[in-house]
Amino acid sequence: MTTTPRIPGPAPLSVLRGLSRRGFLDEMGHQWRTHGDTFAVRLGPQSMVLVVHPDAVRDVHLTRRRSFDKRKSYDGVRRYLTGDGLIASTGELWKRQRKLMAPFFTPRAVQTYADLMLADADRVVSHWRGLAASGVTVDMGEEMMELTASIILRAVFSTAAEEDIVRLKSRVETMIRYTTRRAVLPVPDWAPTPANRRYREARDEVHAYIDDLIAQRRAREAAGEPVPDDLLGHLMAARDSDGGAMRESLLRDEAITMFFAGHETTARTLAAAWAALAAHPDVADRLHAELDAELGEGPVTLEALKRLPYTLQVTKEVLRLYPAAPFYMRDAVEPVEIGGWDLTPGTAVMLTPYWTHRHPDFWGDPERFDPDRFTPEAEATRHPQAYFPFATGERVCIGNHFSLLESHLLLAVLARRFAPVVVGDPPRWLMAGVLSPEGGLPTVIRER
Ligand code: HEM
Repeated sequence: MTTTPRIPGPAPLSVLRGLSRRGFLDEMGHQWRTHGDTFAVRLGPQSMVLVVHPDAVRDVHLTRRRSFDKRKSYDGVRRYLTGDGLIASTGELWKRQRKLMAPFFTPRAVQTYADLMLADADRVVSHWRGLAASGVTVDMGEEMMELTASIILRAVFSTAAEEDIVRLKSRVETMIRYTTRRAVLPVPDWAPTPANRRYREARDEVHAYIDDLIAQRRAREAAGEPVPDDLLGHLMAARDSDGGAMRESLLRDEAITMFFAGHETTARTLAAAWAALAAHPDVADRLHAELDAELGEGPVTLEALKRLPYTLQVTKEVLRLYPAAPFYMRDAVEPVEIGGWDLTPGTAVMLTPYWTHRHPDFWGDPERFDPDRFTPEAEATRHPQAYFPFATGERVCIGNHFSLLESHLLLAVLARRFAPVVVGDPPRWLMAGVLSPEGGLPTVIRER
């Protein structure tokens, strides 16, 4: 036990009961309303401190950031999924990698991916026309996963073959599901279970695919032939200040990290956007009015996006109510005070965009879906850490501009032509690796 015992919090048994009744997300919300902005949750040998107030978010990420790192809480992700990739690496390695990779993710640099995003969006327009004509019900979550997986795979590897995209997506998703499940039920690696076997097969296949791709590119470089101008190409060409390049296994880890961090998150955001638009016809009408007035029959372009501020506001409001990463962790590495409580080294701290984004002191009528919360005037007057769907501080999501551009473009291309109808009751969102609608999102595609 590493947590200072004085921090208020529920008895372990009541949490267990609450978890089975409400699920993790709602149970943490219930405990927040009961115990306040900083509380401790103890479950067996594990304990963590949840912080909800934006001042505490600021302290963990900015003012007292040296007191926190990604240690024990990230062991599973590091070991089973991303290795030394950016999301879970620490210290000098993280610093070097972040510096090497930052130039590829600036607002301007990510614009180089706009064309491939638009090409994939156009493909979905044709596909959805067919779906609209047939009237079949599809799972919007899966529709968006296929779209964002294709985009990120083309951006990272220039992967063009459809069967490669389908295969890689499925294998990496097996790895993600295994890692998520292991966090709750840590079966030993050596146990001859079907899950362990499926994980090892998927991991070996993904590693072999990427290693092979790198080897092919090295051979082309050696032969003086051009290599694709994609993210893997940039990573292979990147040199630090001493002229050092990334070793092969690190290239592979970063490529997997990009796929892991960069497709399901944006897919869930877009799926949540369709659900929110279907449930709020007034917002959908304003969105359609903006798209019709500003685009007419013209194409969606980077230039045109500047004239579509409401479309971006819709995305931001979706990320407020349905942040794809509703929780994430930090580990205290030295004694530190947060939210008025002393934490000892080793304390696991959970940040909760999902609940901070609903804090009634910072958001009026927090459950109401209202994109006007993101006009420039409204954004300027808010506590800067009341909204952090991409985290904040030096470990802010490196893909945030990529993702916002992707959502802005895809929503513009698809919402100008389609008004999907989500079938049945409003979805219940729960934590399943990322924030996900329970039982999927059955949807009928309708042309406007
Ligand atoms: C809606 C979409 C997205 C959301 C909500 C999101 C959210 C986040 C959050 C909350 C973190 C911090 C996690 C932590 O500290 O444990 C993070 C980190 C990260 N994200 Fe994203 N992300 C999104 C899209 C993307 C995309 C498209 C990419 C890549 C192309 C990406 C790559 C990363 C990486 C590499 C990190 C680790 C950064 C570091 O520690 O230096 N993310 N993201």
